[in-house]
Amino acid sequence: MADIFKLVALGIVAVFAAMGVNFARDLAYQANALTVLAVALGLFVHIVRSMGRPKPAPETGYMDEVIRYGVIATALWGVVGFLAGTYIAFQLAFPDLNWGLSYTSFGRLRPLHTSAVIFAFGGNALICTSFYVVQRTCATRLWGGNLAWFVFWGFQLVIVLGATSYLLGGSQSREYAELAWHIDIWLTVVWVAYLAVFMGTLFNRKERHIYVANWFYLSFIVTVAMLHVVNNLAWPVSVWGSESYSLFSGVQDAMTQWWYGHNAVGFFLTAGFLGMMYYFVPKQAERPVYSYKLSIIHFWALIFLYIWAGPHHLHYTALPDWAQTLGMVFSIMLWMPSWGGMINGLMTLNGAWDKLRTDPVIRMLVVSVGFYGMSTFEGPMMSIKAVNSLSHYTDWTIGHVHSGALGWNGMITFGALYFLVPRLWNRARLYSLAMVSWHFWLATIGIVLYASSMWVTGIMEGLMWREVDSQGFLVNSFADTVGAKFPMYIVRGLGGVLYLTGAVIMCVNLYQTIRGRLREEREPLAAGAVAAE
Ligand code: HEM
Ligand code: HEM
Ligand SMILES: [Cu+2]
Repeated sequence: MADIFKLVALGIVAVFAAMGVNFARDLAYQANALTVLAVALGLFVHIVRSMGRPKPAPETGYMDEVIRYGVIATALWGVVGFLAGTYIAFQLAFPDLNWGLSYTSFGRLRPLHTSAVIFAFGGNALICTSFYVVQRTCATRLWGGNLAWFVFWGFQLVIVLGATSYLLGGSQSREYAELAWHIDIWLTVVWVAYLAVFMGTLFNRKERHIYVANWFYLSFIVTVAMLHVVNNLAWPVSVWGSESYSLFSGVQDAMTQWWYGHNAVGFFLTAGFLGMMYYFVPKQAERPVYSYKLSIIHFWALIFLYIWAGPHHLHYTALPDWAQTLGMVFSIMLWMPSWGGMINGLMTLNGAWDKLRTDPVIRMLVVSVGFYGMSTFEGPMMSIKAVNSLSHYTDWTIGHVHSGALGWNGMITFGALYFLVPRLWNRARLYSLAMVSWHFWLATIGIVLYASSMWVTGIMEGLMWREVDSQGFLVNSFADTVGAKFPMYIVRGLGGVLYLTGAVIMCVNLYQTIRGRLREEREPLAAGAVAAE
């Protein structure tokens, strides 16, 4: 019976998608409609063919297959996103790489990069690790049967629709929320399903206590739902086109955008990843969390303070002065709960510091937490209006972003993947720890090149823009600053190449691990062995 309903629903979707292909007002929408049509027809045929066949007995135990898919998706999207990042980094140094085509222009590849790394790489990492963690810490199977599969595939569809749309010129021009209105609606459906799976599993838990990692994951899922819906309130120009108009205007629109943008950092790139930290760092170090009390205090302080700090993105704009000051003050206060998290992560290694020498996976996790501490010191400092008057609009911001993104989000995800793959595929250990070491050093040097080159260009261009002669005239033209940055843009690009190379090495290592290969190494089992769970 359920199959009939599914077929009817898919049939309706297919008809609408076919109409979309026909009536589309823009190429991006047409490509999206075509994709949806193909997916709906594919699923339709799949269901028809499997009808009447005996259904396999429902599985019990942890639901791990969807997590295996998530791990693979994370690694692959990571490489795609880093490749796009490296490419646009070289575009900024060599504009010829735009090829004179709209499809390959910086303006379209940049949102492709940001969405690929934040949502495809980071999002898949968060979804698959949260599914892993919530089952283990609640001692129960994921709630909702195949709903977890719907979340996984639904999210991949969002990514594919978004990527094709950006390349073909569909964008609503809101940073980190470029998705056109129709993809936003689909993402909302997927996200509500994600919330249902997570909450359902929490309700079914066999443990009385809800482990702190789940609090962080839950706050991430709930807040992102709220941010996404409010920031994307918009009225489409036509149901058959990508274009829409925001319900907000002027400075309210800007504030809504940065309330979203800042809290996307706070809840997507921070709270969710702290959930990851609170599970994988203690597990890999085989030590309890340093202070459970601290974890609870900094959780509540963090989620309370983050929400107010958005105006630091709008210093010296038309936003009322009091709101800018409010954003600044809350940002400075944010330093404390952020470092609460860092201290808790680092101090969990108390008594296990020697592992830094022997276990490259722990090294990755520790460096990640270190970068988290660094970027959450830099951020509050950049929120101070006097500092921001220098840093804003410069590459300093870009450097800040990437020490958080490459250092904290990237490294902790790599650590989690190295932890998960041998366990999910029942392997004794990773294929090669030496390759993890290589990945670690390539990524770390890559980040250092990226961050330091951006500090140099950022502060340099900020100072050059300010420089006035004795008559009060500006000394430098904008083009002067662009020219002066050229050598550092090469350094940043090389940093990207190193970071990308490390990620490719990781993919090879994970692939060989999945195939069950073990590389002969001098001290193979010292650290990477999977402890009996
Ligand atoms: C190989 C690694 C990477 C390279 C080479 C790279 C390069 C770049 C470049 C060139 C830009 C545009 C900067 C500009 O407009 O001046 C950019 C923007 C951005 N990237 Fe990356 N990226 C990398 C990895 C990542 C990762 C892993 C993340 C997140 C998890 C990330 C998040 C962002 C964000 C949020 C922006 C927009 C920054 C802003 O508007 O202030 N990137 N990246
Ligand atoms: C206490 C924590 C933090 C504070 C107070 C903070 C503050 C700031 C400030 C003041 C800016 C510059 C705004 C501007 O001049 O336009 C900024 C930009 C940014 N930060 Fe942070 N930051 C923090 C942590 C982080 C972390 C951990 C990450 C990444 C994982 C991150 C990602 C970003 C991004 C993506 C932007 C660029 C936004 C854009 O213009 O596109 N921040 N942050
Ligand atoms: Cu912010």
